[in-house]
Amino acid sequence: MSSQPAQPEPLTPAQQDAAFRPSRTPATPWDELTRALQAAGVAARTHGRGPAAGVTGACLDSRVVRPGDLYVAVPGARSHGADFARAAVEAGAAGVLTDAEGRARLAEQGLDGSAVIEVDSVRTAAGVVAARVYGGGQDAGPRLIGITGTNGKTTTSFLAAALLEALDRRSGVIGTILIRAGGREVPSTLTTPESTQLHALMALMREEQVDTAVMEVSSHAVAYQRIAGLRYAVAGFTNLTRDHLDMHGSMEEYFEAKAGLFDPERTARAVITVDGGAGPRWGLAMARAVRTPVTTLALGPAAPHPGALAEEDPDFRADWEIAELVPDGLGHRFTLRHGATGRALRASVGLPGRFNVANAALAVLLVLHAVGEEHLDALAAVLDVPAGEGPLAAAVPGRMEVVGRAPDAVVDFAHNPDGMVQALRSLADAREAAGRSGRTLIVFGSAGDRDREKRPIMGEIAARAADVVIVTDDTPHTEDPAPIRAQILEGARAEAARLLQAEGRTVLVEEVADRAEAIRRAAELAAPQDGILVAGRGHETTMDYDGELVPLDDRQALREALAARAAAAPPRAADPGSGAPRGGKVDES
Ligand SMILES: CC(=O)N[C@H]1[C@@H](OP(=O)(O)OP(=O)(O)OC[C@H]2O[C@@H](n3ccc(=O)[nH]c3=O)[C@H](O)[C@@H]2O)O[C@H](CO)[C@@H](O)[C@@H]1O[C@H](C)C(=O)N[C@@H](C)C(=O)N[C@H](CCC(=O)O)C(=O)O
Ligand SMILES: Nc1ncnc2c1ncn2[C@@H]1O[C@H](COP(=O)(O)OP(=O)(O)OP(=O)(O)O)[C@@H](O)[C@H]1O
Repeated sequence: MSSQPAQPEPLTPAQQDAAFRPSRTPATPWDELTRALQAAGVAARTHGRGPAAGVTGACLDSRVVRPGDLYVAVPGARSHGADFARAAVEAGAAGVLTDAEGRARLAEQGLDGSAVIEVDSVRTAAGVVAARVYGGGQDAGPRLIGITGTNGKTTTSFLAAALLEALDRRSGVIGTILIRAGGREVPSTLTTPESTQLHALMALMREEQVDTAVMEVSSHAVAYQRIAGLRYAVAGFTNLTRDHLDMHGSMEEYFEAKAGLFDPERTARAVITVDGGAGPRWGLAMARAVRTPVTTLALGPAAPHPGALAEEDPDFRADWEIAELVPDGLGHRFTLRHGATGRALRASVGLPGRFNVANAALAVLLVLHAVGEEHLDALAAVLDVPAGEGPLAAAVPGRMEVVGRAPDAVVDFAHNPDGMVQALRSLADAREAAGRSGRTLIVFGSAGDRDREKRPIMGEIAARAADVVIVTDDTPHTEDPAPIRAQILEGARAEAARLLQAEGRTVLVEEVADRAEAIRRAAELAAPQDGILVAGRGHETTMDYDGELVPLDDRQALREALAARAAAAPPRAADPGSGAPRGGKVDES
């Protein structure tokens, strides 16, 4: 397994937890915690003598406990947090929040004298208690924007934060790539952190005088109650397509998990994209299911399936609709129109792909509702700037990130079927608009310990849209990577065979286990007029091979491969036949 030079070590859980905490947390008296639970309608029973000094923090992991913390012992999929209570107490935990089973486990370890708050649902109670410990409350601030959906959360959140800054609002970001609280920034480990960490972060953001924070909300976060005790001024929905079925079981359950964000108790206003993803089915269902006030967004010419909304429901009129869409450089210029007033917002987004117009439009509406509709003119003014300028020109790390031209080389985080369809189509559209006519090469794999059924589907999508498909490793976690590649290859080869039969089109399918090697292979095979997409890992910089973290940044690997290619051979003239594979394990189907 080849790798790049060592990069900065990822933060340890303790370092990351420390980075989330405010500089000072006043002690909360023990009794106040049960009072907060009662006020939130959560039944709680206390045992043992509460700590005289009160509680000065809260956490869900024994390994990051600080003296004075409340240790929140949740029943997990693999173990019960109470099994680690001794380590938590030894680290200085002031008390334990757990359920009846947790309390029994404490007794088994001789910890029955500890101060315990017992509840039925530990995760729900954790959010309420953490809000109290860290001084949060309904209106404590910062103002919160939530974003959920299968794809587009990170991009939308970066664009929304850039818009807030353009409006002179100090912004915070919580998501897959990083956590930013005003001037402080740390890389993320989860998309949405645990509730105890989120409430600590809210306190940190108040210290940093953050006005509005933009938060990605994964379906895991809703299902695991990580967002308990938070209230969103506005929350947005991008789309729902196949992913995470390992956790949710069915699309209906996945939908319900996402819909949980839009509970009126939790979110004051919803902005729902009705026709993103695979079509209007789930977006319309979301707009209809939501019980909090809703603003709807229809994507018009930027929809992945233009016209599908009118077919699905001819009478449906969205509150806002994308009215015009014009390619502009690699990105687009667009107009967002309000149906009731006719008010039009003109904007330009720099990222390639029509789906990034959808993300940008959602970001605009989320920011509008967060800052207040009375600021519409100010928002219109920061949006209406020449192409390549303004807040929506911002690049997002590893999201349709262009790392080379001739061949066009793009790194994208697409790691589920719809993400791949969108990324491949965007690359093709942008290249067509720029008059580039070569082949498309794709390098990708699929992460281990995650939804297995999507693997052959992704193989099939790649073979349908690309001319050269190089299947490699994604981060395997604890799975053997070879069968993962085999499952993807099965889909790719079947589709390649079908295409040869039906259309006489040849797709090269190749397997290169080592990802850096696979990227070099693509650079070697590509002609200058071709386009390369390296999909699935985006901004990520390490791959987890059963606990061994191997450094690999796709963007750096692709840049280096292109540089090596340029150094090895003078640029080749446009030649449709060039780039034929030289050696290697290749299927010509
Ligand atoms: C599948 C999943 O989400 N699992 C989450 C779940 O783990 P679990 O139920 O298996 O917990 P467990 O290992 O049984 O441990 C039980 C408890 O003991 C604690 N513990 C454990 C060991 C120890 O030494 N000390 C200790 O205190 C754990 O912190 C936990 O609170 O509860 C843990 C603690 O609350 C989470 O950290 C863990 O997230 C893991 C790390 C994870 O990888 N989650 C991913 C899948 C995730 O949430 N992803 C979404 C984004 C998905 C996407 O859109 O792509 C995200 O929001 O990041
Ligand atoms: N609105 C969209 N519709 C469909 N695909 C999209 C959309 N936005 C982004 N994508 C694709 O999905 C990939 C991930 O985008 P992004 O990181 O913004 O989404 P995400 O929801 O944060 O994903 P994750 O939760 O997995 O981190 C992109 O690299 C792109 O290929």
